[in-house]
Amino acid sequence: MNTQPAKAPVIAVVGPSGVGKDSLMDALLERVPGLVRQRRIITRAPELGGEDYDAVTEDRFATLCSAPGFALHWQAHGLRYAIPRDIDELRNRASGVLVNLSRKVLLEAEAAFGTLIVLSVTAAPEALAARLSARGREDSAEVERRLARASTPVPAGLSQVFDIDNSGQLEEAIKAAETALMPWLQPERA
Ligand SMILES: Nc1ncnc2c1ncn2[C@@H]1O[C@H](COP(=O)(O)OP(=O)(O)O)[C@@H](O)[C@H]1O
Ligand SMILES: O=P(O)(O)OC[C@H]1O[C@H](OP(=O)(O)OP(=O)(O)O)[C@H](O)[C@@H]1O
Repeated sequence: MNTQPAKAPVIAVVGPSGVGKDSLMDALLERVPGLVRQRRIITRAPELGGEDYDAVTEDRFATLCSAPGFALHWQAHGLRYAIPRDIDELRNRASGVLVNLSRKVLLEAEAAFGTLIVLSVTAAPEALAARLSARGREDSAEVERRLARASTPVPAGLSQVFDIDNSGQLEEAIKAAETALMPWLQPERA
């Protein structure tokens, strides 16, 4: 008989650029005991701020990707992103592991992680445009490119997807996410 405790769920927060994924994850980390966030490896310059990420060069990314490999990796916005295999350690000691993923790797993520809960964050197009411009991390051409792919759908066939509307106040989106996650988070892991 397998007596190993179940690993904590991986909670993928997905949606278009500027929709509020990082803001929502920061709030959930403050409010929900036992939640942790998986740092990503990104080929983005280190000084650009926003989320806490592990900035690497293209060469370093390729080396890490070949051995021992990543749990998950993808390409978007001219950058490469990866989730390291040490996400497993977080899953053993947390009640849930938040991670920012591309919508296009969600089926692969569910196959890799088993228990995957998807928080699919949406907002009105005009809100996205205003927020991306105000954030100021990307130039206007890159903002246009990101807006053009805003309506990419979440793939069909995932087990657990919750739609979180962040068109209005962030507080409303935080409450909706907390409600969606409540049944999944085991207090004894916190
Ligand atoms: N509900 C909201 N109302 C107004 N501004 C928001 C809201 N949610 C997030 N923002 C702001 O929008 C910008 C983009 O949010 P961010 O969390 O970085 O999005 P993402 O990680 O999805 O790109 C940030 O400046 C953030 O403070
Ligand atoms: O395939 P998609 O679902 O469109 O996602 C593509 C990428 O966009 C986001 O990147 P990033 O976090 O760098 O940008 P953001 O904070 O502006 O969303 C997300 O985390 C993915 O890495």
